Amino acid sequence: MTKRVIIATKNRGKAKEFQNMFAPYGYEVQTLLDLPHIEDVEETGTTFEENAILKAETVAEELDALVIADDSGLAIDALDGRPGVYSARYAGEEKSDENNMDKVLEELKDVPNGDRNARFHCVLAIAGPEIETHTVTGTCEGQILQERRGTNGFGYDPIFFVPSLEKSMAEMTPEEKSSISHRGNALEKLRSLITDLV
Ligand SMILES: O=c1[nH]c(=O)c2ncn([C@@H]3O[C@H](COP(=O)(O)OP(=O)(O)OP(=O)(O)O)[C@@H](O)[C@H]3O)c2[nH]1
Ligand SMILES: [Mg+2]
Repeated sequence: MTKRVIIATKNRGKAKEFQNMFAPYGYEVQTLLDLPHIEDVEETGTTFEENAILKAETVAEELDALVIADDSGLAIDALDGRPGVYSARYAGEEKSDENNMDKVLEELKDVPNGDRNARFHCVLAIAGPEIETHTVTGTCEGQILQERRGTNGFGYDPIFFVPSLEKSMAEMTPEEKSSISHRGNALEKLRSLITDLV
């Protein structure tokens, strides 16, 4: 029997990354894109942690199953930590990656290269009928580029430069991105926390 893990996300970019990260362990990933009857959970929290717990617990209760949720976003120092928890909707409710990047580039247009530090945050929450809810966090440091580079990934990846690999996140292969990303990082911690999960 194939082992299965449920991730409470409707984000195609995240879904693909989780599929790639779980595949080597023989896990099939199911997301809310495969379960259209589950309604979008309203993200009313003010922190990544609150929203991750909200998504994981709501969906775990509805499905009566073990569920992982991801709440993540980009914090830019020169913008006092914005877009932060509002990263998905930074330029409006339609959640457009292109418009979000345009907005950030416009806001940073007069900020010199040395002052464009930023980091991605990811909180993963795991909830289920037989466990206490747990969270783990991961971060990834980088700089906001002056313009887009690369076409892989999703979200702000084309404008997020990672010095250790000398690439934007959108220039990385999925394996490269997972090896340094906030999400890859957090998932490693979740693996050691829930040793029997994978
Ligand atoms: O360039 C990026 N590379 C990444 O690796 C990444 N991870 C998160 N983000 C941004 O942060 C929002 C999350 O918001 P979020 O956690 O609420 O997710 P979401 O609303 O897109 O989907 P869901 O999981 O809630 O269904 C996303 O939409 C993106 O804009 C990323 N951008
Ligand atoms: Mg969301």
